[in-house]
Amino acid sequence: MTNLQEKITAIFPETSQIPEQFQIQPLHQREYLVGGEMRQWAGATQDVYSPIFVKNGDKFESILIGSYPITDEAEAMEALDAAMRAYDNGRGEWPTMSLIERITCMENFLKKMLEKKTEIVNLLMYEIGKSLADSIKEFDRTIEYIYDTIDCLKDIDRNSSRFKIEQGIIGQIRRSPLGVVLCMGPFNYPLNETFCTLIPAIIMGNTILFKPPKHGTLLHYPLLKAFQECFPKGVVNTIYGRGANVVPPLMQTGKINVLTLIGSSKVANDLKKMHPKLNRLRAVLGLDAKNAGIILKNADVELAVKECILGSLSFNGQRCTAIKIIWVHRSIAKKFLNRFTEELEKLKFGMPWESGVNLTPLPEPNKPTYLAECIADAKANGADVINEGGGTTINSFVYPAVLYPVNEKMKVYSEEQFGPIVPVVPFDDVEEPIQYIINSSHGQQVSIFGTNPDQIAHLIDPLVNQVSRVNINAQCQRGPDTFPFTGRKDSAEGTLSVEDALRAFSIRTVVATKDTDANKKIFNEIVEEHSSHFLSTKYVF
Ligand SMILES: NC(=O)C1=CN([C@@H]2O[C@H](COP(=O)(O)OP(=O)(O)OC[C@H]3O[C@@H](n4cnc5c(N)ncnc54)[C@H](OP(=O)(O)O)[C@@H]3O)[C@@H](O)[C@H]2O)C=CC1
Ligand SMILES: O=C(O)[C@H](O)COP(=O)(O)O
Repeated sequence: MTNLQEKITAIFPETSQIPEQFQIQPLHQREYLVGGEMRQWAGATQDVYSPIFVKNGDKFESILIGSYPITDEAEAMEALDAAMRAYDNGRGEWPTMSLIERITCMENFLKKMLEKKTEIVNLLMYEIGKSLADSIKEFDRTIEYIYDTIDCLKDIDRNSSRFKIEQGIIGQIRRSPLGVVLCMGPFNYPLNETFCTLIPAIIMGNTILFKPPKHGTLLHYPLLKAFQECFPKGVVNTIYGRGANVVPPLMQTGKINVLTLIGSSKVANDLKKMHPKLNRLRAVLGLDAKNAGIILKNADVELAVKECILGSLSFNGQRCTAIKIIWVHRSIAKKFLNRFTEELEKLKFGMPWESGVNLTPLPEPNKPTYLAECIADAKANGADVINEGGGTTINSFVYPAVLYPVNEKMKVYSEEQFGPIVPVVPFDDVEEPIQYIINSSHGQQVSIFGTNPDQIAHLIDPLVNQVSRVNINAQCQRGPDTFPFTGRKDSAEGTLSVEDALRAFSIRTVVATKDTDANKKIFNEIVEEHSSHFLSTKYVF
């Protein structure tokens, strides 16, 4: 066994070595929420094993951390009926409730969610292997997102003065819901990325079918009762079981008004095609990406290394916003790679609860095999693993591999590896990475590293027309959450941000009349009576 293998083997604890505050009691859940009713499931269940293995002598044993119902198609259909009843063609209690009352419900939910922080953070660590620090960050960021959503809602559309006011017409603009929203999120941010669509969809008056991701289902259970208690019956309905089994029948009914999925483009496109009335479906999608880092000849190499380490390896590269390929000018490639691998060696690997840990076990059981195939394929096509021990795999842990020189024949050149592999391509002319980005089927972000403002300025215009965010001397990232977050081509549909998401899950509607004295009197009274429905959209022109 090499030194690195020994070190990796040593990260897995014996059960008795897990610090007391991080020990976990399995959570065997049987409840699910439909139509405001907490139902008990007596059918098949899914055991959940953590990517954190424990050592038992020479053997590794996976930790069973709980189980949940595999509700089937019949339950999914009941959940759909419940959501449709609660919406009641827009006449239900929730879609007609005033914004002020909806905000109060959300504030109650927020309070209950805060009480569950420790439990949710612990489950995040165990279900997806995210470090304690990042799990706390994910929780806190989600809470902040909800606060910001409430604040933003009070302000949205305040500036409607750009509308031309027709002579003799008075009107009021409001934001109205869209109907039944099917909401699904990814395993890498199972709380935050799901809530960035779930929360705005709820608060805008829609009713919801919520299916959590398979790695990241248990951590939603502490909130099930809060959903039941804080919102009227049928506003939030939960569905468990594999997405591939329960979701297609729902789409085929044609009764889903909004599909919101943060995940892979293949799944999103397949699901959209199943909807019989595509023109009646709104899709709000955050999808895969193959973000490039471009390191120009004159770049500050130290800065580029620091940002590319963060960009490509935070949470083991399992971020949609990760830098998934690095283009480096050939003249500085050696220097960059030497420094990159030196810094990589300093990254701490271990269990998620360890302080300062960067690299942790991977939650997807098939991922180590896929990554090994990517590495083998790159080697067969002429690349080397240039860091010592790159790709070493001990059950659920994969040590990062830096591959160089990568070319277009390799999988890692175009596929989203979504894991700890760093493909590096040398270039002579900056036109090469630009052409790569133009030809890519993805279009989320790019990071340019350089010190010449003119040169960077010259690159921004073509690049910003290919991706949705250009970062200068900084890694790719989603936040701050007030920034529009989207992508071009296969990387997204619709835009998410605190404000954009409120728009994505609603439609602007108008109540108008002729500007006569009699009408004005009636209209003003209506506006007065309905003022709590509008908040900022209380305009009479
Ligand atoms: N642009 C963005 O904002 C973000 C994009 N992502 C992308 O998400 C991906 C990683 O997440 P991952 O969870 O693997 O994504 P998936 O697309 O596999 O899963 C996302 C959701 O879709 C469900 N699902 C999966 N397959 C099907 C199917 N055949 N029919 C119906 N539903 C299905 C999943 O349920 P189940 O788990 O039960 O299979 C899950 O809830 C990466 O590509 C990443 O880039 C991640 C975060 C942010
Ligand atoms: O799911 C993802 O990968 C996130 O959108 C990444 O978010 P971050 O850039 O804020 O880590």
